[in-house]
Amino acid sequence: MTTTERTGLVLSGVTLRLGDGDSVVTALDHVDLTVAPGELVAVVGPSGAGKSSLLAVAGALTIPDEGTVTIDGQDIATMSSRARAAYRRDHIGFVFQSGNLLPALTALDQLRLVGTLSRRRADDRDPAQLLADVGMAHRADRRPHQLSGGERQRIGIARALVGRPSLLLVDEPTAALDRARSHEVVQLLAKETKQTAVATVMVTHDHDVLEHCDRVVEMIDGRLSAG
Ligand SMILES: Nc1ncnc2c1ncn2[C@@H]1O[C@H](COP(=O)(O)OP(=O)(O)OP(=O)(O)O)[C@@H](O)[C@H]1O
Repeated sequence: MTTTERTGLVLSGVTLRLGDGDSVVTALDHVDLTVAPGELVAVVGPSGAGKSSLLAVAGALTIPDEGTVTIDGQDIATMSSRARAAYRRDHIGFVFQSGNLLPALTALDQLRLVGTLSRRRADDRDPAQLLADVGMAHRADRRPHQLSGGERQRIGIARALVGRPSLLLVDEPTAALDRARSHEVVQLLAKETKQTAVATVMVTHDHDVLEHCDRVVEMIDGRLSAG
């Protein structure tokens, strides 16, 4: 699929219940959310509001009890679990709070490993060029413990982008960073989102960085509203 054929992420009437018996929690309550290709949407909200659940459902890690989740028109709930895992690997990028890099690998090898693990595709981004695109070419040979928090996060973002995903899911990317580094990392996310026409959802508690986002939505008690 070329980037011009993408339609982004559409959650429609998504309800997710967690737990069982008397302790069932409605983590997501009839959530509707559309994120267009090239759009960076921030999700804010108090602890326990359902933000992680939203990422899990959008990332095809959890199937909702009700509603549909489509990425570029493909309904991920109707896929077999094997097809869903392959879809996740090939079309969805994840960025975590602290980068989640492998301690033994250099920055460049973190990116190369993605091409080895997933069936390498001809249109994968070149690891060395991608490292340069995120401003980390000069750190290519360093291992995670030789990098700053912001540098690790840049490499985590680059790693998520190797396979040109349709959807990028980002969980608290600035939690471990100072103010200046936080702005730089979210500006990088905004730039890559535009340039690669990926639909990006970023969960954050950091209201400072919302200015770099196209849209902010707020989650409260499993419900979503314009922030
Ligand atoms: N496995 C589970 N079983 C039962 N309830 C759960 C489970 N996981 C999460 N919950 C509940 O679902 C609700 C939503 O949780 P979720 O982790 O999505 O919130 P969150 O907004 O990401 O919170 P935080 O900002 O603290 O990470 C909460 O009430 C939580 O206690």
